[in-house]
Amino acid sequence: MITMQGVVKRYGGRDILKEIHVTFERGKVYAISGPSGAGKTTLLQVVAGYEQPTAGMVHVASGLSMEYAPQDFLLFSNLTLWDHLRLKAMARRLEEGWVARAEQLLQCCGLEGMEQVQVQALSGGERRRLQLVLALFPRADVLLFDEPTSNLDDVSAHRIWELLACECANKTCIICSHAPVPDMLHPERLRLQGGVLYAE
Ligand SMILES: Nc1ncnc2c1ncn2[C@@H]1O[C@H](COP(=O)(O)OP(=O)(O)OP(=O)(O)O)[C@@H](O)[C@H]1O
Repeated sequence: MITMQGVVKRYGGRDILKEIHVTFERGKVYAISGPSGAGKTTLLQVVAGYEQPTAGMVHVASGLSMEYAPQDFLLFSNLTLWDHLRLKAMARRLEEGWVARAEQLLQCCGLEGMEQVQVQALSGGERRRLQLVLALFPRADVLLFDEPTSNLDDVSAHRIWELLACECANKTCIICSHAPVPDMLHPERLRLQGGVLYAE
């Protein structure tokens, strides 16, 4: 469970997040929409601990593991897909079964057979899918996705939503997306506007 208590985030004298109070519960998917620049990425970064709140606090239940798939690609252009998976497996100290898990996720995301391709040779959509695989791969308790289907065509986006519907079960999942999060994920819909988070 994650609780934001009176979280304010100020950039350049402007309150991007204004006293956000919300609890993200285990086993639930939250879909956060809102206009461009509303602060959706900022909210995820504060939850992930990448940014500190200006005021208020974020409480993450102890022992919860978390993965964050950011909107911008955090990938190494001269490393292959498999290099990325291997590095992630090492960083997260995953046990031996990680190879089968990685292959299964690559297949689900239509990246099978591309294991030895360098990131610089991937399209935007392929990079997006690799980033999702890297976030899903360690089976974290909390999953944060920023625009998971940007750069994807409708068919690829549908496959990703199906995968997330399956992978997000029994986890806490927060998805910021301009594209509507489909009902199959049974999301609780929230809207961030004017620095305030509303239930939709
Ligand atoms: N590190 C930063 N320094 C200064 N201002 C920032 C910083 N990060 C974000 N901002 C500002 O905060 C506001 C919210 O940005 P954010 O990226 O969180 O919005 P968003 O809702 O995710 O937008 P989009 O839908 O376009 O991705 C923007 O006006 C942005 O310029």
